Amino acid sequence: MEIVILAVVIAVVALGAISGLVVSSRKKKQLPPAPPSSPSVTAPPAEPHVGEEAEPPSAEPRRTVEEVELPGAGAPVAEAEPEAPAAPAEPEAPAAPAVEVPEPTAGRLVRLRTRLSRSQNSLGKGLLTLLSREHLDEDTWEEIEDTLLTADVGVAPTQELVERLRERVKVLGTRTPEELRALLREELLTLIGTDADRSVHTEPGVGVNGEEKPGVVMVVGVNGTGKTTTTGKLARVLVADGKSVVLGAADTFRAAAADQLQTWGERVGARTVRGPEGGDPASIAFDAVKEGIAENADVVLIDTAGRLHTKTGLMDELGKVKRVVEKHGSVDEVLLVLDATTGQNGLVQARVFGEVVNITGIVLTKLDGTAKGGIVVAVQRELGVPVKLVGLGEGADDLAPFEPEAFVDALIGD
Ligand SMILES: Nc1nc2c(ncn2[C@@H]2O[C@H](COP(=O)(O)OP(=O)(O)OP(=O)(O)O)[C@@H](O)[C@H]2O)c(=O)[nH]1
Repeated sequence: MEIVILAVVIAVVALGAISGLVVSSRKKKQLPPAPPSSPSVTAPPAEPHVGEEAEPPSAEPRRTVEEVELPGAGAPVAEAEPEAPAAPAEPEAPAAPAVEVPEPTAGRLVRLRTRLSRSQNSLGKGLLTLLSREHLDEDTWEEIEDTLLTADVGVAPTQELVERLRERVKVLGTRTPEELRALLREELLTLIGTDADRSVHTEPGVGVNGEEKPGVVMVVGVNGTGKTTTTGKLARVLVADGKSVVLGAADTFRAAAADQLQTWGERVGARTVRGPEGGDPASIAFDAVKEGIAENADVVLIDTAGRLHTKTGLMDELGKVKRVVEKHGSVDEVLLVLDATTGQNGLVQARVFGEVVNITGIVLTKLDGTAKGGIVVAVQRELGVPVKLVGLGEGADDLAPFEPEAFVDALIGD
């Protein structure tokens, strides 16, 4: 009897073991969720990377962006995830894109004043030292003139300034350092101008069909001056001021430009409209404004490709981008980005760009890397258009509204 019971127990245990093995092997087979038949979805499931253009993305029709996920940043639109059939699905963290809150823009130039130290040393302090000499003879005045010219103030403004200084110093007689500083401050301010409208116009307007249209800003300039960076920084400035922004990546020449812009946008929650590499910039710009109107955005910022002012074909293309955008309504601001370190060269660029698209404001970038702060004066004279923003570094919040008083104070020191 016992033998029979033992035999039964062994049989039961053996059966159990066999069925257990089968189940676990089935489970193992289920584990890798075999990618189901979704052939054309290009987005890789977990961590796609920007710029992975290795294989052509299956000739998709041109789509407005937002699906390209960036390293380290979640995609702004969460539903774009293709995954579906995975079995017991763990509660996936929604990977909220950490949208940054940029610093307010008020007083930025004051905060960034030390970045102007190179200009400060050669222009402001240089002038003060020379003016403080006991005898202001011809040689000293020549040195003053040279200092201004070296700082790229330009010939005509330099002569004007020297003349006025000579006159006022004569009237002043003996000079204390405070008097000299005040005098120089006043004259530099006169040269730069304090009553120009330096605000970037982004007010909404009325579109061609009577609908509300976002403020439209185009950013133009030659290669490498900092257009994309400036567009990104400007988006932050606007977001900091409480505006919603759509970015148009109309720089289709430089492969990384759209990715770069999109990264800037994602950091502050701004959508980027982009097209295929080498695509038609005018149609991307057009789509960006269309998107801006559709989503009721406050401002659309359009980054354009860098182009040499000497290439007429490219300059014509820029004119076309603007005209096409204007089919929606007015372009409210055309910002010319000039690299302050290129000095007088920038003036020629300014002139030609001004002829093709009506420049309404100048952004002087890389002022942190040059002793030639005087270019502010020269370029305004050349174009008759005010400097509205200055770039003082590569940091995200290193773009400052241009304030003449703060600028001059930074140049000559307190
Ligand atoms: N130091 C400094 N660097 C800047 C400033 N603005 C832009 N840059 C740098 O200049 C370089 C070029 O900037 P981009 O924005 O890529 O220039 P871009 O005009 O869009 O270039 P293209 O599309 O090739 O014409 C980048 O390394 C920026 O970080 C600034 O104010 N100061």
